Formats: sequence, structure tokens, C-alpha cells
Amino acid sequence: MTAIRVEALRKSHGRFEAVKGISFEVAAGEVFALLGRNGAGKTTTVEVLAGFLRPDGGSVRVLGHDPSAERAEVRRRTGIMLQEAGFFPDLTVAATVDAWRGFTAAPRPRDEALELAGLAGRAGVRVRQLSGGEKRRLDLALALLGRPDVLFLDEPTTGMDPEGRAATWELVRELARRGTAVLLTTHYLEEAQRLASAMAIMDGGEIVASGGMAETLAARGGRVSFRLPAGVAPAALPLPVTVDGDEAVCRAEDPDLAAQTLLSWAAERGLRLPGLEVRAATLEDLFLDLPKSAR
Ligand SMILES: Nc1ncnc2c1ncn2[C@@H]1O[C@H](COP(=O)(O)OP(=O)(O)OP(=O)(O)O)[C@@H](O)[C@H]1O
Repeated sequence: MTAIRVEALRKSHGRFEAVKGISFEVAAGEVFALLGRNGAGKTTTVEVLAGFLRPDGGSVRVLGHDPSAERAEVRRRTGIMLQEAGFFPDLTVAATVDAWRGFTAAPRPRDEALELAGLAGRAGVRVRQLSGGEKRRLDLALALLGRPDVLFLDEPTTGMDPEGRAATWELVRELARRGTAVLLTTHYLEEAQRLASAMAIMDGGEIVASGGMAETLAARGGRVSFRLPAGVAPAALPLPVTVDGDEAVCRAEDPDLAAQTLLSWAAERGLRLPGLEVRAATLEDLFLDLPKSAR
């Protein structure tokens, strides 16, 4: 089931066109990463989907509804974690959650939301005393209060320590397993690669690359690297390599097969390939392949 549908969306801020006709879909139970450098148009897109901004062109549907025309219906079933949290610094964590529960239909119990977000035991702390990462967790707790079918996460783990980040990833995975559609924007490419099954990279308001995460990365191939054995000329190797210092790098569609070819070649000659490393493509490799302007 399609949870989010964006078709030819356009949105300007004044005369500046921040989103220039983008299209993508997110299915129920899918984590979709919207990526791109600062100012690419990601937040503007999320704000349209959340019903905060009206599109100038094209259409968006969240759970089959138009988020600006049917805002109440969409808001009831979506959770949003935006970049700037508008908390009252003097309220405690518990009071903040209670206030939000008042605005939420059929909210989760307070302790359940705090537990989910990893804030159990911090209920009595004032918001101003929370660390940056803990504030993100509080944001997450609020976003999950209404047991949303669609979750918008804008830079959810900024400021979190590695443990908090790992716990958040696990929570997002679990929510997706239970059917929540998650639209994630992040600058942490490792986060996107681990969590998302599909992605789109935006630049200057347009989508410059998109597709299933695994398929896109597999199509990009991978690399095998090793230290060139003494006395071996790169041209003598059975596969083409680029050489940087004494490191040889072989880019290949199937890096496992390339490694086997290189190792058999070396074994036949009684050579070793020290420091041999086989690596599938990462999202970072994909980014580095994009035109400079898109990174
Ligand atoms: N309210 C606004 N008024 C004017 N320009 C805006 C407004 N909001 C965003 N913009 C501009 O629109 C462009 C896209 O911004 P947006 O916040 O959507 O990008 P982003 O991809 O989310 O960036 P970041 O990674 O920094 O969050 C930017 O150039 C930004 O300066």
C-alpha cells in the first residue's frame, strides 16, 4: 500500500523555487531516505507532506489524503520530528509529554512513549537540562505518541551518542516492521544506508538519483584494494587497477569475483596481496560519483 505519494511537486519560498517538480512514493512499512546537501529542498518537501506548506504545483497524498486540504485527518495519523523542536525549557519531560498527549487522539501512555524513545528515568528533568541528543529523543517520543502510520524524521539522530543512535535505528526498524511508513532525511549516509530500503537524492530542488537502496548500490559495483607486491607492475595484473602510492584499487561490478581472480593470479605466482580488502559500494561512494554540485 502506498502511504506517501509525491507527484511533480513544486514549492517556492517567495520567488525562490526550493522544490522543482519531484516525484516519489513510499510504501507502508518502508523506510525511505531523502538525501542531499544543505538547501537541497528536503525540509521543504517534508513540510508540504506534513501539511505546513501548500504545494504550488503537482500533488501530494499522505495515506490517500491531501495534507493541506485534509490536515486534521493527516495529522491524526502522522508523527513528525522536525529539526527545530519548540519545547518550553522550564517544563519537565513528563509535563511536556503530558501537554502533547492533550493534543493527540488516543495517545500512548506517557511512560510507554518515554521508554520507546530511551528517556525512561528522565521524566522529572527540565527540558533545559537535557542534552542535545536527549532533546532529539524527546522529539521522537512526541512523534510516536499517536501511534502514527506515517513518520517524518528530519535529521533524527543529530547530537545523539552512538548508543542513542543505534537504539533509534532499532526503534525505526521495529516501527517499519509493524507497518509504519518512514520518511527519513539525514546527512549521515551510514544511517540512511542501514535504515532505508529506498532513497532519493535531491539537489537544487530536483531528484538527481533514486531507487531501491540495495539495487542502486549493487549496480554501482564495488572495489578490491591491496598493496601492490614489490616488483609487480600494475599492467601485469589480470584486472585493471588504479594505483595510489603502493595501494592498488580495482573497481568491479562484482567485487567478490574480482578478488577471486586477483587471488588466483597471485597464488599461481607464489605472491601475496597484502591488506586485501573487498568492499561493496556504499552510499558515500554513490555521493562521491555525483556531480560536485549535488553532494
Ligand atoms: N521560509 C523560507 N523562506 C525563504 N527561503 C527558504 C525558506 N525555507 C527554506 N528556504 C530556502 O529553500 C531552500 C531549500 O531549503 P530546505 O530547508 O528545504 O533544504 P534542506 O534540503 O532541508 O536543507 P538542510 O539539509 O540544510 O536541512 C534553501 O535554499 C533555503 O534557504
